[in-house]
Amino acid sequence: MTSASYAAVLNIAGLTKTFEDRQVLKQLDFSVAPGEVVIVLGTSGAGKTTLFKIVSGLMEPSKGTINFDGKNLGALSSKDKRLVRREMGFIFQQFNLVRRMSALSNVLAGRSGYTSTWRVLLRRFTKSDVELAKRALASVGLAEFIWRRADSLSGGQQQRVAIARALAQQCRFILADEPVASLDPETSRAVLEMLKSIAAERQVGVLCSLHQVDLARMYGDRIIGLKDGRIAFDAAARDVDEMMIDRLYSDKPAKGPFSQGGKQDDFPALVVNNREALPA
Ligand SMILES: Nc1ncnc2c1ncn2[C@@H]1O[C@H](COP(=O)(O)OP(=O)(O)OP(=O)(O)O)[C@@H](O)[C@H]1O
Repeated sequence: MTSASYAAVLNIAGLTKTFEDRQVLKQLDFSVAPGEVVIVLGTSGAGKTTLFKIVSGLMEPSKGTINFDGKNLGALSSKDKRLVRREMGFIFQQFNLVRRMSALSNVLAGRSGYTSTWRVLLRRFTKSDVELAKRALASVGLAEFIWRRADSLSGGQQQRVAIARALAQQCRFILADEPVASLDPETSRAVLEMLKSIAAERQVGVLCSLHQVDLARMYGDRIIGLKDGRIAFDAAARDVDEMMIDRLYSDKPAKGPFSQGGKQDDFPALVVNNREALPA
């Protein structure tokens, strides 16, 4: 499957970010299809957080385009951008819940993009929104915890509240920035399992950064290796071999994309989204 052969929910083209005179993201091109889990791997400083901040709208790119459902975000008014972004769910390492509020209220916050401001301010959500939020909590196994304050839940439960919030939002895409960084191995697998089934069952596209290669292989449909701000490889998870991983995490600077077997510039079968070879 190539980037052109499916209707992507997210399409990134020529994305570049420069801080002062330093390029930290260099001409990134990739897509995420509905139902697909794409994992971003890379060393610390490779540019993952910068990429996620740009996709989430917290930061503007220096160059390039982000298309969401065929709409170029850079060409939209702030109001239209907000409308588009309410279809994106966000799951972060630090759970980003309101600690003093109940699980239910946190999930209802996911409905705020669809609710009038006065209802949000007064926390007067409609009955159907409350039902939707309860169903979302039940679907992540937290039906008994809806009234519990977020800060009294375990890390794994809090992350499930964040997933329920994305579900209640009825999002078409989830951006998950190191969602399991602070969880134990078993809970990490449970959270990623949940994200994978949501992607498949609801045809939600997921872009997720991880530091654990084994989890990336287990739960990713595709893996993007980011090195020094470039895409080093973009391949089906089953095609990512040890050599590619070793090179991704080695100290050697990235010169260009590399593929299975670690041979540089021998990549077309695996790099499904890079439109051009990167400069050496
Ligand atoms: N606001 C900024 N101003 C200048 N440089 C920045 C800024 N934000 C990030 N950088 C630099 O951009 C590069 C990429 O940082 P980023 O945080 O995206 O990496 P990362 O892959 O997310 O790392 P980690 O896995 O440690 O979170 C780093 O060299 C960082 O120092």
